[in-house]
Formats: sequence, structure tokens, C-alpha cells
Amino acid sequence: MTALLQVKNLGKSFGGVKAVDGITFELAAGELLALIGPNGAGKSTTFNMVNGQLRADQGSIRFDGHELVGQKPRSIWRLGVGRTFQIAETFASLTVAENVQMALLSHDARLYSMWRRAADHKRDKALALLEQVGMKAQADRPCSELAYGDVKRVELAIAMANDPKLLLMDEPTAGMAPKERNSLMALTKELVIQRGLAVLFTEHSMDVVFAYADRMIVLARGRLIAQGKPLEIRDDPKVQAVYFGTGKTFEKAQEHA
Ligand SMILES: Nc1ncnc2c1ncn2[C@@H]1O[C@H](COP(=O)(O)OP(=O)(O)OP(=O)(O)O)[C@@H](O)[C@H]1O
Repeated sequence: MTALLQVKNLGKSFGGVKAVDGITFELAAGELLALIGPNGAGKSTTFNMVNGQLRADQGSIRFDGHELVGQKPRSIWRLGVGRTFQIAETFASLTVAENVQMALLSHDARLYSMWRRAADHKRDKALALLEQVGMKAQADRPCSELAYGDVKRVELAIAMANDPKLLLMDEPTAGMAPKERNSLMALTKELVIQRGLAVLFTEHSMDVVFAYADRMIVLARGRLIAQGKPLEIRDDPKVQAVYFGTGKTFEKAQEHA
């Protein structure tokens, strides 16, 4: 079976710096793939090439039968590559349901009618999405009143409004307490299983990666140095040396996370 996302020999330089240096990997539907690596490894650059914010200098990104290199972010989004966004301050005063309704309207490209009767549009669909992320009971509360972990759940519902086949999550659990982190990733995993969604996420917290990723790829200085299941990666001496420095292990690094 052809993978949903096929990245081949992808590269991008900034001046003399090869931020991403010819990386190749695949991601299947229904798979949660973690992209890890030390600071400056090329994770954000890779992400931004997939979502179209940066144009690759070399290589290809095939997604669901389409070449993404050279396409604009909006076209890539329309093809089914979603990403999580933080709820902007302007929208924090709207209710949870209204925020999701906005996203649904935007998906239908009926953006200009959204100010008219946003509350009437798509409420049922918004509530169904909120139910999936465990936020239906809070649908009519303003987002500004929610706990941080709940805001993240709403952001996930917003990303789902476009019905993506692939979801990109850049450090989804940053700034969250361990319990909230686990609950958000458990929810993400549920969506992956229920909807056959593919997820590519970056993450600094190794406990999250080891607990939830089906597979991981490791970048160091723009190169892909390892890929495999979390346990294979954990035992890979090359990863331990490059990622954490000689002598350190994942366990020691986690203690300091
Ligand atoms: N717009 C840019 N202009 C110049 N250099 C850049 C730019 N973006 C990234 N770089 C460089 O490319 C390399 C990879 O950066 P990138 O942000 O992709 O790494 P990262 O793995 O996401 O790091 P972090 O974990 O710190 O976010 C770094 O050396 C960085 O300084």
C-alpha cells in the first residue's frame, strides 16, 4: 500500500546552512509519527516545507497522489493537510462552539457570511466535533474561561473541522502539566484510530513520544539519523550519542525535561 505522505530527498538551505539535508521518510494513514531531534536539527523547517510555508530547494513531498512542493499553504490545506493553531485572542471571547463553527465555515469557504449568523451555522456539526474531543458540555462557555488543557482540546476540534487526512502538530503539549499532556495525546491517539488520521508531531517531552508515537524519526543537523519504533530508537547508540551527547541516556534526559 502506498503511504499517505512520502517525503523523498527533501532539502532546504538558509545561506550556507543546510537546515534540512536530503531526508526521506513515509507516513501512513492511522499512524502517529514523532519528529524529534535537538535544537536546530531541522524539525520546524521540515514541518514548514510540508505545510507550504517554506519552499523546498530539493526533493519531493507526495501527499495522497499530489506533489506538495511548489504549492501554496492554502492549496495544501485544501488537499487535507491540517495543523493546529492557537486560538487567537480576538476569538477567545467567542464561545467554544462558535470557534469551531468559524472553522467549519472557513472549510466551506463561506468566510464572508460568517459574521452574519455564525451562531446558527453548523452548530450540530460543531457539537459533534466537540463531543469527539470531550468538550461538548462546555460548548457555550467563552474560550477565555477555559483551562489550558481544555483550550488545547478545542484547538484540536478546530483543526478537525477541515476534516484533514494529515494533521501537523508542532509541540502540541508545550507548557502543559504532565496529566494534561497525557490526556491530550491520548485523545490525539483516539482520533488517529477512529478517523484513520495521520499525525506528524514534534515534541521535546520524551515521555510523551515514547508513550504515544507509533514510530519516530530523528533529525540531527538536518540529517535523518534514525527511524523506527520508539524502543528501537531508545536503544540506538547513534541517537543517544548525537541527540543527548555521549554518556547520557533517554532516561537521564527525561529526568531533566
Ligand atoms: N529563516 C531562517 N533563516 C536562517 N536560518 C534558519 C531559518 N530557519 C531555520 N534556520 C536554521 O536552520 C537550522 C534548523 O532550524 P529549525 O528551526 O528547523 O530547527 P528545529 O529542529 O526546529 O529547532 P528547535 O527545536 O530549536 O525549534 C538551524 O541552524 C537554524 O538556525
